[in-house]
Amino acid sequence: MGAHQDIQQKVVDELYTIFGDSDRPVTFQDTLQMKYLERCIMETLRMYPPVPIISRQIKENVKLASRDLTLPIGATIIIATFKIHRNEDTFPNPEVFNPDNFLPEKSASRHYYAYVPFSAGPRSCVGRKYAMLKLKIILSTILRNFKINSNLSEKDWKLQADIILKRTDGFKLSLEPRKSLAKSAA
Ligand code: HEM
Repeated sequence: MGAHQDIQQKVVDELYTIFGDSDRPVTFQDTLQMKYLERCIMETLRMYPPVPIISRQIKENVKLASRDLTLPIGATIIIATFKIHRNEDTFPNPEVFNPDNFLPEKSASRHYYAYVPFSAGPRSCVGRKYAMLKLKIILSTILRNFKINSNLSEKDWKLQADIILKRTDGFKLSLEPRKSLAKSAA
């Protein structure tokens, strides 16, 4: 949000349509209306998946549907979420932060496994819905009260993929109190 002020402004506009100038706490019903903020969160999880790789040891031979190749029993395979999410066949201009990648019509035409920040299948993340809900509550509360500023652009970020993807340079942000959401909304 700090690196994309135009996008932050769109989130603030959406929050104003939901909350007006009220400082009431956020409700579950409110979170259902945060469509643009949800797209921003999904786009963040696309470009910066907190779990950048998933590995599995294969318990039986697996014949790939995509080509004439069989993965042998016992092999360890790596699913590189970070790379899958930056495949330009599925996400045009993959290096550009674009929440509209998750407009319903765009998501509908994409392969089911082209976007897997929470993994997929029976061992996928059990906290997915809770995480999305919590992120909406936390981010909307911060953005209703503060403008997020950053002097760095995305290309300056230094990423490191351990078990969790992180920024080695930390999060260099400043928060500027908003006097009112009404004055902040465009
Ligand atoms: C943005 C936040 C989150 C992301 C991106 C995320 C992502 C993932 C991924 C990719 C996996 C599969 C890992 C693997 O198989 O190697 C996973 C598994 C899991 N996650 Fe999350 N997670 C998030 C938040 C949470 C939260 C908030 C909880 C709990 C409240 C949670 C609980 C779990 C559990 C228990 C598993 C293991 C499921 C299993 O093996 O059957 N996650 N998560």
